[in-house]
Amino acid sequence: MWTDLKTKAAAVADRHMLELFQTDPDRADTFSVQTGDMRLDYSKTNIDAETRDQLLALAEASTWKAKRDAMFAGAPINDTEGRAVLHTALRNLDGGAVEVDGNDVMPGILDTLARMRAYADAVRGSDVTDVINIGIGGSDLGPAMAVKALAPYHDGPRVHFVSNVDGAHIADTLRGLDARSTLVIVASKTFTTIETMTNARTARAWMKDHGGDPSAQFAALSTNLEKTAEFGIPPERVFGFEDWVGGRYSMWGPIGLGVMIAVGPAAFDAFLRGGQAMDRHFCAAEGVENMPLVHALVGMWHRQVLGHATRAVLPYDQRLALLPAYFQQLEMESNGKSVTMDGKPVPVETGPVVWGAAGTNGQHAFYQLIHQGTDVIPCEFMIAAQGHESELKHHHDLLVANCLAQSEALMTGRSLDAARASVAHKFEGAELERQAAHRVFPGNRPSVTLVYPLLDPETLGMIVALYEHRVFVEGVILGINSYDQWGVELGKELATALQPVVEGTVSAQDKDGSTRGLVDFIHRYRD
Ligand SMILES: O=P(O)(O)OC[C@H]1O[C@](O)(CO)[C@@H](O)[C@@H]1O
Repeated sequence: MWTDLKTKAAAVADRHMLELFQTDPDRADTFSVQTGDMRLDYSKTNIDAETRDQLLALAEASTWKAKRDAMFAGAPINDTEGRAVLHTALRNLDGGAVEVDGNDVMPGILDTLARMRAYADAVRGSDVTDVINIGIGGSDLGPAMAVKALAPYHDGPRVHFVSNVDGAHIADTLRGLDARSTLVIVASKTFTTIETMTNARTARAWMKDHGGDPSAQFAALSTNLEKTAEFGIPPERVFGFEDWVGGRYSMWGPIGLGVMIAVGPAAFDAFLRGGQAMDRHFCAAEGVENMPLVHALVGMWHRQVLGHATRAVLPYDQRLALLPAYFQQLEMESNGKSVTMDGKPVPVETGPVVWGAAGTNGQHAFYQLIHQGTDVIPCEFMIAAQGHESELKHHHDLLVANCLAQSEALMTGRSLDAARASVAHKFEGAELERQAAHRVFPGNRPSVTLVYPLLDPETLGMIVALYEHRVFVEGVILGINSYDQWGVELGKELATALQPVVEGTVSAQDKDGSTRGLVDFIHRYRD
């Protein structure tokens, strides 16, 4: 099937996507998919009806529907760790029972959610002015992204995020905070992550030294209740979850406590309902009507068939500035794999490099390469029909115009003739040719655009769940396990072994020449 798709790609390589609009006047509609008030337009790609059918057949052959149903039903689809994958249960607010090993997990989830709501309300009604979420990876990126995204709904205490083990991060965060009115949330699925535990201990010492009371002002979000107790956090301030929630999928549950404290339980519920709405759509919509499925297939056309190595996520929303980093972990930790479920090499490329930044800022930084560089970078634009700042409507109009202009420019480009015409009044002869060449835009560069009415909590929930399910479909088609992350382990082990070498208590002699040289250099410059 990959071969057929690659043959098709070669056959249409020289076709300009504008031709597709000429032959199909309804293309914008027939190559868009809608759920609720959200629309994903993928008409600005080189996918035609035949290609789309081929891609759908690829999905069908992967038995993605049966695998989707198995995931939602709590089967242990993360089979290198022997775990179910049930972040969807965290937002299954009024759905039915979900069983893992014959036990319904919903009562436990709803009970923890009720405890979170009561605790968040208590914190919001107290003298707490600042909350620090200490966590990293999935215990940081999601909540940090969501707190920023939902700023218009933020009516609780300030929420700060400390993730990096670099002492600068916690030092800069603590500076200026009042230890007596600060709550520290230690967010760690395992409660063993070295960065998080180091930062948590530093925060505890700071609180003690500055008149706070760590025994009352620390809460924990974790699956490891033994370790939270060892750290000294009493059970009433521990919000537990199960190992069938992957770190990068965890903000729907206790890891979202910082978000709930910021925006309140009602807005957090709306966020969960958005995720649940996308789940229901993903489970019910067929073929081209299914947004996560279509989004995955469009991405695979660009990555696995056309070979584009990266994908840019470009939200035209300042409040979604952290979304590219969040999607980076979601996509790259999930699908950055090289072997299939049975341990054999994957026959095609796996996950793309995901990167990006909020528009319009990116336009003034890296869009030059996107428009005129030698690599094609499929772009994923996102834009709300309206902003929250109704008094600044002219800003939003400009933002929308910029977003649409970029995808238009990528598609239409500018021919050599048009480039010549644009500078013909200034240059002539060879100089005209030289100047015109710099002003050519190849065009025919693909993008998709996600549009929605307003970035509210429900919409954010839909966006996140859309991308989660897209990653799932990609993983199923590739035949890989999207829910483990063995690739991060080696570095962790070596860092632990290197710590005493850096401290100078163990010699570097067993290390490779480069590492030895670097350690020597660093030692020369230490007190
Ligand atoms: O929540 P924890 O257990 O501290 O883990 C943090 C992050 O570390 C990772 O395991 C990667 O090292 C991520 O998957 C996870 O989100």
